[in-house]
Amino acid sequence: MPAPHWSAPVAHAPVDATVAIPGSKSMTNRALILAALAGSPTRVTRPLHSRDTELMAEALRSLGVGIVEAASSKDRDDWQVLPGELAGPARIDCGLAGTVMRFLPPVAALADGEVIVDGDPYARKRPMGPIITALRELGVEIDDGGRGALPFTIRGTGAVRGGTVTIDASSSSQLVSGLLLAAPRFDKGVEVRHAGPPVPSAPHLAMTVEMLRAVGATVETEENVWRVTPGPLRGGETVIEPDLSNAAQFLGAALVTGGRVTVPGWPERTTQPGDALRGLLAAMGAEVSRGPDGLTVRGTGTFDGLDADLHEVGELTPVLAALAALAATPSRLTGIAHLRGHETDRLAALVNEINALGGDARELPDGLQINPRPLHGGVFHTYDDHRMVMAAAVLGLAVPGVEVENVATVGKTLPDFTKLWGSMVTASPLGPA
Ligand SMILES: O=C(O)C1=C[C@@H](OP(=O)(O)O)[C@@H](O)[C@H](O)C1
Ligand SMILES: C=C(OP(=O)(O)O)C(=O)O
Repeated sequence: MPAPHWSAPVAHAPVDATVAIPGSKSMTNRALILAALAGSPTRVTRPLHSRDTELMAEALRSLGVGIVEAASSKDRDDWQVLPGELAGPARIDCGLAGTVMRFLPPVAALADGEVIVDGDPYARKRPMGPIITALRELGVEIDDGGRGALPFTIRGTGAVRGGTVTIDASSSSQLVSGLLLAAPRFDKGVEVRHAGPPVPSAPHLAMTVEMLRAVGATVETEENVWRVTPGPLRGGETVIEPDLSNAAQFLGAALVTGGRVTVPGWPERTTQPGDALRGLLAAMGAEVSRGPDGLTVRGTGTFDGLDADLHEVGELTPVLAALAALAATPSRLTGIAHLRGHETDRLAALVNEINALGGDARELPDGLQINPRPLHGGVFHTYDDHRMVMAAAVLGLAVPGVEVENVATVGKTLPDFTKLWGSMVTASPLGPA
């Protein structure tokens, strides 16, 4: 029997809360890959524990990597990663995680033996063709039945030749990141050249380069070219920052309710795309300040729509679209055609669900036009997309009767979401009605 819908709580007073956000999905999954390929153990400190990161850990374990709870980490669940000889046979479940389906196959290609890679039904629709073709050109045998998508079988020999490859990564930056992360272990390293419409998510590519360099890799970049030299990676410790993209809905709640939300531990400098929230929420009328307590967003009770190109920060779209539906003026969010290949077709999903609550959202060739209208309650479908749950929760702050279908899908990156959200809403001075 399907679980009952989650009734998104209405905020009857301005929120006034400090919300500690768990670790970054993107950093945790990069850290696990790099630690698995290193020459000595790595402690991953304050990792995210969620479906996407547990799938990554399990995938690496099935290839022979030890990933265990680190000593004296009882309160924090740090991971200790013990690199091992990579070997098949193995069967990898990517779930719906883009980071697993794009970062893991180049590592599996280094294993000796057969590795079958598959995922959730919708994962078979996410763009994979360019990385399959690239791996073949780098010397890897892959049987994908001609589909250019999951599922496929990698027949590894224990080594990957590497070399130069040209791909079209306009559908996902992860296609480049995946090739770069494993490349220090390729015999000739890699030179990835992009040819095609612009690659999205530049901050995530910067994160890949920075995290590779932090463990000793030599990486050179030019426009649309990335070069990784073969060489050893260091173990040691990697500290994971809070997931700034997962802060979006909490900070957005300050805007919707005219309240205050502080996120502790906001890094001074970061490659995370969520850092762009400071400028984006300020453009909507939020007061954004940074202090010893973290990043604080204050709303006045009314806020403007947003006219923004989100090409580099696409994963912020669902929450920004929900804010746009509640804003005082229209919004135009562009540069995000590639969101049609995310966990679901996010442009279609957002239009369907906002309009089902009485809204006026339309698809543009590369984005969304959202005109605020009075909304009413109803069932909000989530399409196995964690960020659709987060978007629904934002709408529910202001719209009574938003019933969220399959709320558990938020566990892809934030299993504690409903608890954190409930505490934030009830921490407001008057509490819920
Ligand atoms: O490398 C990463 O960790 C990510 C890159 C981005 O993917 P796309 O470039 O496919 O949008 C982002 O949307 C995703 O949530 C995480
Ligand atoms: C696009 C996202 O995830 P994935 O890593 O699965 O691509 C996301 O988290 O918004």
